[in-house]
Amino acid sequence: MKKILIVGNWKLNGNKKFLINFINNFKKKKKNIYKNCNIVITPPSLYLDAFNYLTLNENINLGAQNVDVNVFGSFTGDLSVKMLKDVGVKYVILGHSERRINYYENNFTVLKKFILLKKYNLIPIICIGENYDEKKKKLTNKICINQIKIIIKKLGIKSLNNTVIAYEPIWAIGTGKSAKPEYVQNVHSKIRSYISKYDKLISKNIIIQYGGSVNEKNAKSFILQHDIDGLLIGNSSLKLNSFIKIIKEVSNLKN
Ligand SMILES: O=C(CO)COP(=O)(O)O
Repeated sequence: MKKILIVGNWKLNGNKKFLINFINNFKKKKKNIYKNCNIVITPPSLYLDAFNYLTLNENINLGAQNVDVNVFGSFTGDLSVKMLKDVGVKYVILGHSERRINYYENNFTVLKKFILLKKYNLIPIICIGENYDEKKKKLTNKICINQIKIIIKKLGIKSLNNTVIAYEPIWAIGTGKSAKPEYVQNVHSKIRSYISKYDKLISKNIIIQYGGSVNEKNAKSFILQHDIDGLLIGNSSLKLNSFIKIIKEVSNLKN
């Protein structure tokens, strides 16, 4: 039985006080919300260590928003996979559209980082998705498949074991205009059937999440779709009450 994967991506938000309040209140309110959910938070990297320390005995996983392609050396400002592992990180977001757009990351950068995560047994969350123009031109499926194809071609399908795919249409991120659940379902099923051409079991087991303006009102409608196995949540993960509500709403839907 696959657990529903709920990831809260804090992006460049929060501070020490926010972190402590969030975790303390989470501990108080979390009762019974885990049943069928796997919960991950990706705070800004500066706070990873503190987050890990404050949640040591909690059923909450730590994720990073990014990793460098180098493991050590003269790379001022970067963070390596070994450092992330050292502070308890289990998941790492790769190729988020904000990194692709603002830092010119491409599918090849994602591939290099993916290789490192696999080597160090961290779980990649590969973000894929089209922009508004591409959507209008009906290029969504092609764009999404291309974003994972490079990994399958270079490393083989088995590399997708213990990997998460997050479909985040760029036009839906932070806009308050989420994609329609049926639209997302259609994209997810195309991704799954592409993977199934290589390996049926991996295609069945791989977690494909949706992200883009998910909130407590629409979360359930996504998880009710057959091929949506989780949610990658930005803004609503910063509001603890909303985040908890989302988890409660969806946690029993796929039993
Ligand atoms: O980019 C996202 C998560 O990685 C989605 O952000 P929002 O939920 O704020 O739209």
